[in-house]
Amino acid sequence: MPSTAVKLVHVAVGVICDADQRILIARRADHLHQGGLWEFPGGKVEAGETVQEALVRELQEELAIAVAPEGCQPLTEIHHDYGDKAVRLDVWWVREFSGEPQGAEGQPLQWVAPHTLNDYSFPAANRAIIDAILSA
Ligand SMILES: Nc1nc2c([nH]c(=O)n2[C@H]2C[C@H](O)[C@@H](COP(=O)(O)OP(=O)(O)OP(=O)(O)O)O2)c(=O)[nH]1
Ligand SMILES: [Mg+2]
Repeated sequence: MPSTAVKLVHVAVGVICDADQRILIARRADHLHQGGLWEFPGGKVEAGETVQEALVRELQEELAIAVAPEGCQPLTEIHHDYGDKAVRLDVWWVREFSGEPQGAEGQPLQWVAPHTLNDYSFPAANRAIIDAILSA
């Protein structure tokens, strides 16, 4: 059956901020959608999960840190159509967590000052996330 509908993916995204106000970014593996670019850690919301539950689970899986759902605050929501895939990015501040983030899936991590975020290559949807961070 012909269809022009693209898959819509709901993603929980964490802007993780440390005590020095630096932000954690991770490099997406080359084989993934938007691979090779930097991202804010996170992943798809699964059926039956709240966005906060997905965020806590993804940050545990990807970074091996423990985040309490109540330690996260909403930052912004971005809708973006990549053509092959449309995403709804539910973006949250994460300022309280325990453990030191590690690239649990082998992904490079970097702590960066907010004003240097524009020096890194991100997926197109992240333009609006970075704007929201810089105007917060
Ligand atoms: N995590 C994350 N995803 C982003 C960002 N910007 C952006 O366009 N995306 C897109 C890329 C992907 O199409 C989608 C996230 O999917 P994902 O591959 O990270 O999902 P996931 O962690 O659940 O991975 P998997 O279970 O499919 O392996 O959102 C971002 O800053 N962080
Ligand atoms: Mg992910």
